[in-house]
Amino acid sequence: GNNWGYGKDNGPSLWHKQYPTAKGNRQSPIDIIPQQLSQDPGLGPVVLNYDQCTSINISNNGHSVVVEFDDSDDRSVIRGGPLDNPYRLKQFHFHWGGKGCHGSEHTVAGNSYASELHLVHWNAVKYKTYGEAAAAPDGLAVLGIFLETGDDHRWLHAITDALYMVKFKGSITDFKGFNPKCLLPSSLHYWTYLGSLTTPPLHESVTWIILKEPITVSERQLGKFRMLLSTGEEEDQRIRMENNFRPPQPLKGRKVRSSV
Ligand SMILES: NS(=O)(=O)c1ccc(S(=O)(=O)NCc2cccs2)s1
Ligand SMILES: [Zn+2]
Repeated sequence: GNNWGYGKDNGPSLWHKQYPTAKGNRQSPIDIIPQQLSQDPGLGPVVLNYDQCTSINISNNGHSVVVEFDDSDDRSVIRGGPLDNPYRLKQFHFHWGGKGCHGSEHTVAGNSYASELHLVHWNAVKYKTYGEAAAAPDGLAVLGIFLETGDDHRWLHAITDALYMVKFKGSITDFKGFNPKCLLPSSLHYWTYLGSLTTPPLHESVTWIILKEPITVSERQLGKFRMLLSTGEEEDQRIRMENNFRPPQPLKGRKVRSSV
């Protein structure tokens, strides 16, 4: 069923009833404790080949705002780092808080950021479809980027200016010519660990690559995300889309590695 959400009666603490994987051994997000990490010289740099990427649309799925890409060939991939294959960019989306409070999913030494951007990639070398990859232990690679508040982000405007077009759950509109390279911080130093999707179906199929350096966006820009609704145009009740983040999950003995 798809009635899960982030509210009191359908939120993360209840997801396990319908998605038992919620209590699995490689759940995400996690709290990253940098001083407990070993730097792994065997970990090379991650390489992002996004120059030929083709964005298609932007949509509101009731849980986040999603920009989808053409993933019919290897035109935009992430490779290197902990990955044995190139993984194709499929979509990116965000998680954020309520006014003034934090909304990232991963935390760093117990501290959360205002928001977190996820770029979702899948292993098209080993799997025929995204859905098949999303259920396989080495099927997905998600690049996580923290957002902190400060000055305006010059390129995020392209996204925040389109949000009014996808205010309601189920709305979708064209969104062509957007290259997410403009949302990357200057350093690609990262932490990596084996985890899961942070929303139902919570498949334990994600190699997480979390960039250490956050990007800066303004409170005004973040405020536009909070204008989005998790309810459809036809519904009487209007529920704002905010605090759409899952809290950190037990590490259960997993190793988190750090790029040098
Ligand atoms: N926050 S996150 O990056 O861990 C994601 C959560 C859900 C994502 S998805 O919509 O891309 N796939 C979800 C699937 C649907 C059907 C089979 S898998 S990505
Ligand atoms: Zn996400």
